[in-house]
Amino acid sequence: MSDYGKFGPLVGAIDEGTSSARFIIFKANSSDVVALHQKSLDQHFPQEGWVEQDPFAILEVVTTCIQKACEKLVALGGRIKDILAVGVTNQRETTIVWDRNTGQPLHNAIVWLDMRTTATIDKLLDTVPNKTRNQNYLKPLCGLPLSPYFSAVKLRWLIDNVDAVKQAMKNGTCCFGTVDTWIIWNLTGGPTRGKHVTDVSNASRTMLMNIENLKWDPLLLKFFEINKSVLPEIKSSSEVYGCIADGPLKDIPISGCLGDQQAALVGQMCLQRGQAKATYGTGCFVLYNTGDIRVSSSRGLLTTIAFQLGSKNPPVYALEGSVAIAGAALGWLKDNIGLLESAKESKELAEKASENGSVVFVPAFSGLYAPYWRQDARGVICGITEDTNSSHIIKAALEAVCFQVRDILDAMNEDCGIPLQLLKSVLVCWISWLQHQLIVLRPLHCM
Ligand SMILES: Nc1ncnc2c1ncn2[C@@H]1O[C@H](COP(=O)(O)OP(=O)(O)O)[C@@H](O)[C@H]1O
Ligand SMILES: O=P(O)(O)OC[C@H](O)CO
Repeated sequence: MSDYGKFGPLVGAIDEGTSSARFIIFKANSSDVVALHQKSLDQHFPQEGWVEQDPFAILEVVTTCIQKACEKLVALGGRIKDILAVGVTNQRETTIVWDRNTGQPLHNAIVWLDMRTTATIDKLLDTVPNKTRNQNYLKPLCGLPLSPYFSAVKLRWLIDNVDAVKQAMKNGTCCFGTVDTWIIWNLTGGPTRGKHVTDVSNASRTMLMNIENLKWDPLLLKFFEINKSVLPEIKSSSEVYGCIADGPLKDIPISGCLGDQQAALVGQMCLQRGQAKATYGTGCFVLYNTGDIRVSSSRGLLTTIAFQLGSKNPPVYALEGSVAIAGAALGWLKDNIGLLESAKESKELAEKASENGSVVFVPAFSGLYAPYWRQDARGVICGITEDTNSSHIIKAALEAVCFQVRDILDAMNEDCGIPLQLLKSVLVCWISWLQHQLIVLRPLHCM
């Protein structure tokens, strides 16, 4: 007789993204979803170019999703005790600082899209040896260019500008974490016994981890003047970090942690060198599994850790093309301009656009990421004539996502020397027809 209830053994996945969080309960060893709950998460824009989230609101959406998905599981006749383990995946780079004694955040989370550190980057570029102001100076160590995107620059800004952070640094009570770290620390007990950890994939987005030895790097810490004592312990992506301290999942181990884009690579089974995926959410991210090779891009792509499945296994690397604004362009047309009532209706409305429109939309709200890395770029809509209507603008927003992905695929093909053979996409329905037009024209197998 099986020891399990009607669904057999189960696993839970916390997915905390920029726009929403989900908790999904899967049948173990399969992609069958038994129960799921999703809740949206607000962003705040206190000044032009600033993007913040409330760390407690991040926790609240996660715990609500856990609670509701567990209720759905029970309503279906399933048993919470059959959930054997929980994994965490998260929006990357978003930076949170808190007091380890009280658990109180010392500032709102600075979201990956935030551009407030443009001046910090400028100052840091002045410190690059030989006055070269080379944006790629640290790339051999961490795989990343100097950009407001990454956590170290956001942490530097917090230390320089927020009194509570300065004080906690002095008192030795300041904790830094990306969203995975904040969630795991809180779920495993917070101030009393929370585990202050991150995984290699998230750590590889801070600009503080050496991507060869997977340790916090003294030269990087010195460059950003960051004290190692505030940083979490770096773990592999698959091991038990601790057990959940409270709530419906009490005592269940957290045994997996991956940045959301790396998790999508694993979820799409791109486990072999040469396989790639594109995932569309707030942004869009193409990751290409390069196996044990750290490909150094000359075309603006990032070298990043894809995953490390257990502390005894070597890491797998990826080349990444990051697009900051994908679904967020539709969100902007809905919330700021009022052209859409929901992002969902964009496909139908875009299909109404007559062929003779030539509107171009560059949604560079947070500068342009790969392959350009222009923090000074800003959004533009052009090609408007008296025939232009809302459908043309919506269509141009969808096309903008595809053109950005196309730029990245071209850069990847040039960097890798061989055309990409397999690209798996997590497609929201809206993008598939455009992706077909713009990408399938090339020798790519899109799934
Ligand atoms: N059907 C759709 N068509 C177009 N855009 C969509 C659709 N559904 C969601 N979006 C956009 O995708 C983003 C949300 O996707 P989600 O997977 O929740 O993102 P994240 O993982 O970044 O939290 C929002 O920016 C929203 O505007
Ligand atoms: O919120 P998403 O799904 O667009 O992902 C955000 C990325 O992890 C940022 O690097």
